[in-house]
Amino acid sequence: MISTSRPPSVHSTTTDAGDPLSALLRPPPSESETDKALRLQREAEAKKINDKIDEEIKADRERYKKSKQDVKLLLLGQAESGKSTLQKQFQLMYNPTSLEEERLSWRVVIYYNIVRPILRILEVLDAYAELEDDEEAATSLAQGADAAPPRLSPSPSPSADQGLATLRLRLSPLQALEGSLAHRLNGGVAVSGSGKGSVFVRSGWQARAFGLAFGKGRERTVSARGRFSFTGQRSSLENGDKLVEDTANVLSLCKDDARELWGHPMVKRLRESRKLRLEEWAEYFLNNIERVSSPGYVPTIDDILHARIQTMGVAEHIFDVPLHGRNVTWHLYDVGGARGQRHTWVPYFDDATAIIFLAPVSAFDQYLTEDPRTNRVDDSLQLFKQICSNQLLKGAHLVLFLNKADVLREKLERGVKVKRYITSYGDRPNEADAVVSYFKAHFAQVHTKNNESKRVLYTHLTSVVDTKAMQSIISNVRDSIFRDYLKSAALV
Ligand SMILES: Nc1nc2c(ncn2[C@@H]2O[C@H](COP(=O)(O)OP(=O)(O)OP(=O)(O)O)[C@@H](O)[C@H]2O)c(=O)[nH]1
Ligand SMILES: [Mg+2]
Repeated sequence: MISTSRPPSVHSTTTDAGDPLSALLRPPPSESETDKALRLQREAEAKKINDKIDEEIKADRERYKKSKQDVKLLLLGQAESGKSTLQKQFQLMYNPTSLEEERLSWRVVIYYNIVRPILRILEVLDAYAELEDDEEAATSLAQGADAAPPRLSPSPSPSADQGLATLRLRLSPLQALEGSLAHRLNGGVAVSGSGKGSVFVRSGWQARAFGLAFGKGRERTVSARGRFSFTGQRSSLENGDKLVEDTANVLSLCKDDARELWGHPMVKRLRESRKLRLEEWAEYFLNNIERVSSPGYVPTIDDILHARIQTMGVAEHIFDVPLHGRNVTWHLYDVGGARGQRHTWVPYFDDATAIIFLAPVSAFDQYLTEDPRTNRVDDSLQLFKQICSNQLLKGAHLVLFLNKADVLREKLERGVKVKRYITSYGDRPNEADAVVSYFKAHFAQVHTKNNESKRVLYTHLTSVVDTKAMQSIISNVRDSIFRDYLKSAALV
């Protein structure tokens, strides 16, 4: 609590002859009737302002008192771990109409998510066309720095080469759109270390990007320093946005070529040999290219859950969660997980009720975009250690999501070997259950070694894009957070 002092009210009727302030405020003895009327009017206005300030202070105090009873939930984890996707699942559960209203506005992200991998495939194909000239460059472009280069035979035949050249030509209009879509999404802000082709947004991007007016809403973009820089309601977009409509038109014209490229034997071979690696969202949208590129496309909820856009700073989402017949306000903080974003988390630590830490277990064969020498699972473990041992967070309820279980299963089925990337994995079976147990044991060990306050760690194996499974996991997490919440309320 802070104590404040304000000047005494000008309406004061105290007449202490010895008080210099009272003497100053007293009307002059020669005051005319007109002057008196003016003075009284001024005093009445000043009183009105004064009363309003008093009311605001009272309301602020009430809000502060009430917000101390709110649940504050932080979603933490490295970039691409699934925090924003989990936030969408919370939104679906506790404020479903708002996600429904946003459907059209996600087109720009999804179009970017589809245009970018098509161009990436073309880049990799280009590099292989020059394979004989410069094999090394092609290998590093296709794989990033992390995988050993299995040999690939060149194009199957001259006619296949010819076919690819035609596809490349037909798909070239997408090139001009990529930059415009990225510019639209990140509002012209370039973030260093965001990786090739990444775009960052802060929440409320739909409205900022399209210059829409805002109504009242329950979402705030929170800047790195200040807590609220913006309050707005995510709104559905007008249909008339030119860039989005242009992209829709170009995509619908290129649809068959894009589908042909995606199914091309050369592309299949590059994927099988892992010389071409695409992220899970790119594969999802390319597998749905027919639907997504059709005229009049409106994203489904599943599409929105698969859409990828990096979070910048911290976004606060507010919703009510019922508890024994009353509503408790939850503040969910969705943070940017890239290394350059992590310093923005700290101001939210001191009053956090709970943390959900997301660690993507599928990422054993991936490296950080911000630091290509660091394995992603290793980064998750290091980050988890920092979170477990942070003094400001020691009272927070702790939940761990071992996420992207579906992607892990699919990778292992394709024959990707864990021990090739995590040498300590040794000769354990290359199967999902064994891999999950291995990673789970490592996270549990980090927790045990950094658990001064003896708090419990609640662990779930998740695929946060799976809405049905997430509904029951979120209910379970909500109940365990509320159990701790009620216990601590009883102690106050
Ligand atoms: N298949 C699958 N995709 C997932 C899963 N979790 C997240 N994704 C996808 O992975 C991508 C990244 O997820 P985000 O939720 O944007 O990641 P984030 O943690 O918010 O990342 P930053 O904002 O950069 O910190 C999105 O395209 C998601 O749809 C999962 O369990 N399974
Ligand atoms: Mg995010």
